[in-house]
Amino acid sequence: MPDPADPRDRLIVALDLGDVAAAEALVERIGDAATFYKIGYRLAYAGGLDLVPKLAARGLKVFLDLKLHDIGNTVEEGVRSIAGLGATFLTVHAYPQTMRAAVRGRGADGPKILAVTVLTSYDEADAREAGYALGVRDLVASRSAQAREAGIDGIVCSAEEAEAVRGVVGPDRLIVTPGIRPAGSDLGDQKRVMTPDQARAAGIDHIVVGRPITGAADPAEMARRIVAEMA
Ligand SMILES: O=C(O)c1cc(=O)[nH]c(=O)n1[C@@H]1O[C@H](COP(=O)(O)O)[C@@H](O)[C@H]1O
Repeated sequence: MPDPADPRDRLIVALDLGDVAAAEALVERIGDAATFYKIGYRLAYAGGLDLVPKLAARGLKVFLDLKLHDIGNTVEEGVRSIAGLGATFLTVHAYPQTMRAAVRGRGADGPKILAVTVLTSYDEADAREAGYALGVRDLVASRSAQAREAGIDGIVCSAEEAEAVRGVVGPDRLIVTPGIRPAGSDLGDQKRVMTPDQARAAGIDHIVVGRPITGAADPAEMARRIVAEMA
């Protein structure tokens, strides 16, 4: 479980790399500068699921970002299959059926389930293009309320919405925010973005940072800088 007393646990480093050996090498390089890693599509589909118990056995925390979304039975059984891997967090998309199924599949010892509300690469035009009648902020708020009703453990949103989401989900659910860029970093495809200190001030529990760390000349130094910025 994350340790609220360890400021490093606020940073989740996204291991968005194409092979397990490269990911393991990056974890070594980062050393004690980070304690929490995310394994998403790119690494998971390249054999990275095996890395979950390996990192967990070393006392590192793992966010397994599979963003599940399917019929309820498939989600529930899928979460049950994942539950024994030792991940701390697992993502699903914030659709009511999906969230209720994930909570059923999680059981007592499974990972905390995080619901991805509106991807941080979406702005208003992207949400309209995808067919949503609500604007991004309203959609995030409505999905956060549905997540609370479904018994979800935490919300993934942009730090721009963190304060509003806190008002909806209360103090006990987690708020985890990707779309984080230290000042001066390239935005890439992220559109709803904040700096680490802005996110912290907005009341987030954890930030997710990928390319600014994985692409840094010194990833450990960048991770330390980001953690210090949130102190
Ligand atoms: O669920 C996520 O982690 C996620 C949700 C979201 O809305 N936006 C988002 O960027 N992410 C993930 O967070 C990471 C962000 O990576 P960078 O943009 O490289 O910092 C990627 O692994 C994304 O898959």
